[in-house]
Amino acid sequence: MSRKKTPKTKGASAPAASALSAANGSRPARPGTARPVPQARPNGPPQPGRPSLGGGDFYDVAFKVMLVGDSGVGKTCLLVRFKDGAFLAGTFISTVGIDFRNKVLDVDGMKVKLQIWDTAGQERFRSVTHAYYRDAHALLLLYDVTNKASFDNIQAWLTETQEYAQHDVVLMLLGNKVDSAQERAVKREDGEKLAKEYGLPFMETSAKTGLNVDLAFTAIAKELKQRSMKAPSEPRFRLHDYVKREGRSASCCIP
Ligand SMILES: Nc1nc2c(ncn2[C@@H]2O[C@H](COP(=O)(O)OP(=O)(O)OP(=O)(O)O)[C@@H](O)[C@H]2O)c(=O)[nH]1
Ligand SMILES: [Mg+2]
Repeated sequence: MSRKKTPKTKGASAPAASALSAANGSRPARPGTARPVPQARPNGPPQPGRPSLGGGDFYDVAFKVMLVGDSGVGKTCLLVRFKDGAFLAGTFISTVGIDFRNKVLDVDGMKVKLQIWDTAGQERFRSVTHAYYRDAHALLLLYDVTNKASFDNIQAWLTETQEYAQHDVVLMLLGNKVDSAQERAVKREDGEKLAKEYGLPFMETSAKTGLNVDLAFTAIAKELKQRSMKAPSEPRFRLHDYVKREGRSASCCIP
């Protein structure tokens, strides 16, 4: 994943998407290089997949998901946790431009490929990332519960979303780093309040422990899959209810 060494600064970047490639699971040829926007395609219809044979990167349907939020909130770590089940501890290496990872999930018997775009939170890459919003089917808005500025900036990220993303994009608010209980600067209730104000599903996560990470992406995959089906045979999936029901609180999982 394209990363560049940058000294860690909290809340340093207040804020002011793509045809899915054929199911080859590849990543950008030159990591760290912002790719030109692939042939743009509206986010409406999901990309039909290669026949699902049950293995590798085959899928039935594919969607693009974007991670956005201030630099340092944990976007890259969240993605790495979801994709590889590992935590990137140690020196903070800030993402340069934009990068992506693919993951195929089994959602109620259907193979759903998420192409997850990890954006740079730093202001200087903003013009690069803007170009990707319009093809995103879903956006995960992240703040860091130990960094109040990153929470305050969520409103500005929402403004960006309204400006650059499709009107029907699926949104979710995530408060990351809940494992750092001692350093918490944003109360869970404040996250819930903001989410309610904007009608967003909300969870607190930890890329470090994995709390609610799979759940966040699975919930998005379920919602997108349901939306893509013309006449769903299953009962309507309710993203807010699912996240509320399945989300675990940080206190539940402290060893
Ligand atoms: N304790 C804790 N630290 C985390 C967590 N997630 C990320 N970090 C740390 O926070 C720092 C920033 O994480 P990144 O994932 O690189 O942040 P980012 O949002 O991708 O930052 P940019 O690429 O600059 O936009 C790193 O030092 C991580 O180890 C978490 O859940 N808990
Ligand atoms: Mg990053």
